[in-house]
Amino acid sequence: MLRTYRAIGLMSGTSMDGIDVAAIETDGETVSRFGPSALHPYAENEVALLRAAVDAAVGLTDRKQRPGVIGQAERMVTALHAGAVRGFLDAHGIDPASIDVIGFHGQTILHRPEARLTAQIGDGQALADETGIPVVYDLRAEDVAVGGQGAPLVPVYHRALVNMLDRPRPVAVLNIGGVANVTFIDGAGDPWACDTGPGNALIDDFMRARAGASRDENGGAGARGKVDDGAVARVLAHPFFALKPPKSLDRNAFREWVAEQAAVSEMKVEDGAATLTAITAATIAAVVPQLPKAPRTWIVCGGGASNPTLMRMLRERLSPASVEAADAVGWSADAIEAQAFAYLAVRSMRGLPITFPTTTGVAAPMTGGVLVEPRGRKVKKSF
Ligand SMILES: Nc1ncnc2c1ncn2[C@@H]1O[C@H](COP(=O)(O)OP(=O)(O)OP(=O)(O)O)[C@@H](O)[C@H]1O
Ligand SMILES: CC(=O)N[C@H]1[C@@H]2OC[C@@H](O2)[C@@H](O)[C@@H]1O[C@H](C)C(=O)O
Repeated sequence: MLRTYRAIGLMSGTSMDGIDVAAIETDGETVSRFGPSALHPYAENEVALLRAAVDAAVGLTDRKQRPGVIGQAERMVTALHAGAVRGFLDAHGIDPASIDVIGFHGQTILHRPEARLTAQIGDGQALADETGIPVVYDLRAEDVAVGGQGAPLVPVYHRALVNMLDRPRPVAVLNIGGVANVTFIDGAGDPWACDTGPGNALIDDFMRARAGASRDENGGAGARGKVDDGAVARVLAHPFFALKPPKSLDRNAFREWVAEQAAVSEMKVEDGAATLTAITAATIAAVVPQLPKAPRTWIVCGGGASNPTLMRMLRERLSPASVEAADAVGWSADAIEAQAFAYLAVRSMRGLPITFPTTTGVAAPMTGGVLVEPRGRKVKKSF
């Protein structure tokens, strides 16, 4: 039997709401125990620095460059992650020596796989030194370097979760973060996956600009507004939605297209929120014809599962399939991505594949990630 590892995963997603932290026990195949999880929220000034780094990264041609504000943001990201780990261990009375590895995603500041460029800021070595725990980081780089999409990475973890669940297949696991992505699981083969389009990013940006709020709390504004169906149809005409998987997106990929096609800035706040929520639901539903079969079960995770207006619109568009929030099937919607990076770190240590031809478009299943030990010593992957 394979050894079980205690791993912590850290994810700072595209919506920049904070650092998700979660602990699991796994051998890299099955999950034997789900530990605690937490969100370490970013303060407004921290979000501002992250946004500045994303803006500054537009012109980067080398993923290792850290000019100006990007370097500043990276130091902050590393320090905040180290603080988040310490706080998490303290809060749950976990001895750092009992943790085998940390899976560290970092913050994506640039993702242009077509140019073989993806950049996640966060210094894995410094995090290992700060916490005294081995760290696996830079999990997207190898995939992108050989021509893969570098995202999504979570599907192999979704497969592990679905294998523990009794639901009619095919099952689609939908993650609605800043961007939305789906994993399709039918038989025992490799998972299928792709990004579907915008997640919460359009709604969040609109609420920030128009209502001074970071999101449409519980879908309240969207529930009161009227959907502009013409705007939804115009947005769906973008060629991305007709592309076959694998395909992945930058968080801001649709910002201008939606602004032009949907003209939400001219709408009342409620109507704009309703229309953007409908656009998000419609672009997710548009992936169904691109999948090998229509899923019978959808399980929704990520922050979007907490928006009841979005969930209602998804149910309408995905019917007759069942649409359940991840929490309703016993998973922790908010913790799945962080758990996934814990799982991916263990797979990386064991040299198991983390991406597949059907998830990122690589030629053959491949592993990824860089393992570093505390005190600056790079170690061989010999687990
Ligand atoms: N109660 C709520 N009401 C409305 N929206 C919510 C609620 N809770 C979370 N969200 C949405 O979920 C978002 C956060 O989602 P999540 O943490 O899954 O994103 P992420 O992990 O940062 O992104 P990604 O998966 O793209 O990297 C928030 O920005 C918000 O839009
Ligand atoms: C490049 C990057 O950071 N992509 C994120 C983003 O946020 C959601 C979607 O776009 C997904 O492709 C990915 O994250 C998840 C965790 C993944 O790789 O599975």
